[in-house]
Amino acid sequence: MLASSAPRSSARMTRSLLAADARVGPRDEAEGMSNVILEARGLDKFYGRTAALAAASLAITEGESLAIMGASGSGKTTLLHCLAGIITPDTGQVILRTRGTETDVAALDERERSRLRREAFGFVFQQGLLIPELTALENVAIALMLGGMPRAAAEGHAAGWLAALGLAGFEDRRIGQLSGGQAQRVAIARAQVTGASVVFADEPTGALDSHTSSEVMDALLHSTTGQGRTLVVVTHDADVAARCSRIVHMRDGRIQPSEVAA
Ligand SMILES: Nc1ncnc2c1ncn2[C@@H]1O[C@H](COP(=O)(O)OP(=O)(O)OP(=O)(O)O)[C@@H](O)[C@H]1O
Repeated sequence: MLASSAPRSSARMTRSLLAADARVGPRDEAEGMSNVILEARGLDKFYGRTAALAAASLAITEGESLAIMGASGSGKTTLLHCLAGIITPDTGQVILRTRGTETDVAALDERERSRLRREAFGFVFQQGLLIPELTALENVAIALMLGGMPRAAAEGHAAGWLAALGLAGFEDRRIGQLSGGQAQRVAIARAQVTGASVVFADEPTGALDSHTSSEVMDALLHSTTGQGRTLVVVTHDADVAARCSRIVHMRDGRIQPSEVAA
């Protein structure tokens, strides 16, 4: 249900992203790593003299749910933002592998990264991505309308996603009229309605009590890895991390040695 309700435009998008400077190599370079969908290779990121990332490397397998944990300031959000093309590292590559092609996300210009974020990636944050003045249905549909889909079709897809996330009957509620858990399920629908291959979540349950947090993780996992998509979660919550198929720990801007990608 979820898989069929989302238009899969990432192949078209990826083809159009294959500008010469972003193309890092043919498929056979990825021999033995064919199921790695996203990879950070030696990322450095400085803010002034602060090294937020220091040679951070990580390989993410298609269909896995990966939790990134670590102390405050260890670089979790910076790594997530680099992987998702929100910011670019000072050095290193972020390799996205889809349908036989490789793209270095870090080498794309802002316009191309923006399109990548819109069409291939989805985002669920603790708060802030939903528009309070709009209804639940409009918040989800707008993601499709921004990509050019007519309103009626967009609302049809959006209604399907809300129903799949247990929100049938809540379509016309504004965000402020929903509970925290319901609002996060709207955010989960919005993150994926455009056909995201990889969903990034930064403290997706940070504002929720433990029962609601568990329900939101159920919805997040079911709608992502449960449908073959990939989920990357930054969290301080050990219970949230334990729900994921793999946990990596960051310290001082790098993935802890035991977790460094082979
Ligand atoms: N935009 C920025 N400007 C300046 N310094 C930044 C910026 N973003 C991050 N930093 C610094 O980079 C380091 C890593 O920050 P980051 O937010 O990635 O850590 P984090 O592990 O996600 O922390 P938290 O768990 O507290 O969210 C910190 O020292 C932080 O202060």
